[in-house]
Amino acid sequence: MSEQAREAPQRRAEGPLRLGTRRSKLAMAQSGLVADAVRQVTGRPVELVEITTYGDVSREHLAQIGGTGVFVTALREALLRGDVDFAVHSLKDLPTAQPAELALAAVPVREDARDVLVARDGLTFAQLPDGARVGTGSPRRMAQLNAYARSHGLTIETVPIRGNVDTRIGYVRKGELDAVVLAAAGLNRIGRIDEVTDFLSVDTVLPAPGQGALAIECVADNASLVAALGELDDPLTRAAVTAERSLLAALEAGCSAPVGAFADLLADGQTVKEMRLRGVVGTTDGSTLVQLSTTGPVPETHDQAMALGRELAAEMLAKGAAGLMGERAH
Ligand SMILES: NCc1[nH]cc(CCC(=O)O)c1CC(=O)O
Repeated sequence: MSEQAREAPQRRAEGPLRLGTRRSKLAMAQSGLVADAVRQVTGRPVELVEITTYGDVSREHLAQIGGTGVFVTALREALLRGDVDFAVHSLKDLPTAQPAELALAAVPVREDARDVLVARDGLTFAQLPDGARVGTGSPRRMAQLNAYARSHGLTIETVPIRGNVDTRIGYVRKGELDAVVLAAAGLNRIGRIDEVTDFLSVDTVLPAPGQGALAIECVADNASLVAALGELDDPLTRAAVTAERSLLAALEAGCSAPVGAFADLLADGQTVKEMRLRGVVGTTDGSTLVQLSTTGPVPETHDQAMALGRELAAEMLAKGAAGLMGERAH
């Protein structure tokens, strides 16, 4: 049997590429954007295949489910079974350990990485009244928002919520909460960015590692598909999120740990000089934060980006970061 004949049934070299996606409005929007881009670069039709993940059906709070990757596992299983050809994840939902059988074929240009506030009556964060009820179940957001409030002599009450974006904004519209905190990227992608009442600067609230970026994944041994999807890769976004995720991994923290990280480029005039990586770990009440940054040459390899994250993690651990993370795996 020729090489080609053996590969044909598995690889579906002809016909549409099947993109596995969750059903949520955000996932469908993200997959739709990537599907369009993949059609453009490959010239092949792309069809969306809907897949339900554990994160979509569980009634538990994410932090209680414990462990990372609840949104990701079902999509990965579909990839490994060959039910779909590629999948799109929110990079911040992706566990830091990359399975050898799967390739992170592309990290496209990052969207707005910031967290945002959707508050009643158009309020900014600084305008919230003392004792305001702010919806977020993320220990990272709780730690930084509580610290920010403290530094302004205020207290806020963070209220754990989950559910899709409609549900979360609904708590504000129904008057149950004064505000909720969400990722700008998600609101942008589903066309609801105009509901934001305050964009939280990364100087105030560091986003989750990888926030605002997408990950396009396929099986590692399909070299031609890895290469085709790789056309959508943005090397600088990849370097930034690799450094951020390396920090998270080196702190031995998961996606539900109170860790924020953001890498950006420092330019001197028109010339990009360095990459800066900032990181924060804190107690959820915001009483203690370890917040540090490091800069280095713009990483040109995966290993260089990983090294930047490890370097910052070592400095943060030396300043007591480990003692502030309640949810370490070990
Ligand atoms: N936690 C779930 C999740 N995963 C990715 C996004 C937004 C999109 C992104 O960050 O890329 C969201 C919603 C949110 O945090 O508001």
